[in-house]
Amino acid sequence: MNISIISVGKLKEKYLKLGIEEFTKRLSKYCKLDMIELDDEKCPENLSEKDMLIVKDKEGKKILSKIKNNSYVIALAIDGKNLSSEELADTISKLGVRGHSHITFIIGGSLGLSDEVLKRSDYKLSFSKMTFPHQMMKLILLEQVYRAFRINNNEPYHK
Ligand SMILES: C[S@@+](CC[C@H](N)C(=O)[O-])C[C@H]1O[C@@H](n2cnc3c(N)ncnc32)[C@H](O)[C@@H]1O
Repeated sequence: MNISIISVGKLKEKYLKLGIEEFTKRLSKYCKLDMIELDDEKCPENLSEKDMLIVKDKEGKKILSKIKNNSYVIALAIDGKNLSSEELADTISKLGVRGHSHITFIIGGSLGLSDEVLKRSDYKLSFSKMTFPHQMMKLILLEQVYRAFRINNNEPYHK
């Protein structure tokens, strides 16, 4: 299975970098992982609604240019659907069975994802109604994808 994670904004915090490196290493046993980090657009505090849409749209276009044609796309969105870890594992497993050898997860920037990106997505996944910073979201996502592969391989993992 090939997994891509496209995210907007640079990873700055050292403690998150270390966690991400750790799960990247662990995941290398189960899948080919490609992490694409895109530059975010400048976003001052006092942007108008119209300018915010322009920022999201520009970031969205960059995201869309990185999605492979045949990839199954899972957008991370607060108002998406909740899955248990077992359900995410099952989703990944079923996609493999149905011949989807490539899954792309997308994490938006500080303003979220554009409508165009959400339209291209096959699934909108929420990790709760809470808002997480994009860098932390990447670490949480990697841990859950790792957990999913452990579940699918009937391998032990702390509860
Ligand atoms: C700082 S958040 C953006 C918040 C923005 N106001 C919004 O409504 O999307 C950055 C990105 O992290 C991801 N994210 C943050 N919290 C999430 C959650 N609870 N579930 C799923 N994705 C989340 C989303 O991809 C989001 O675009």
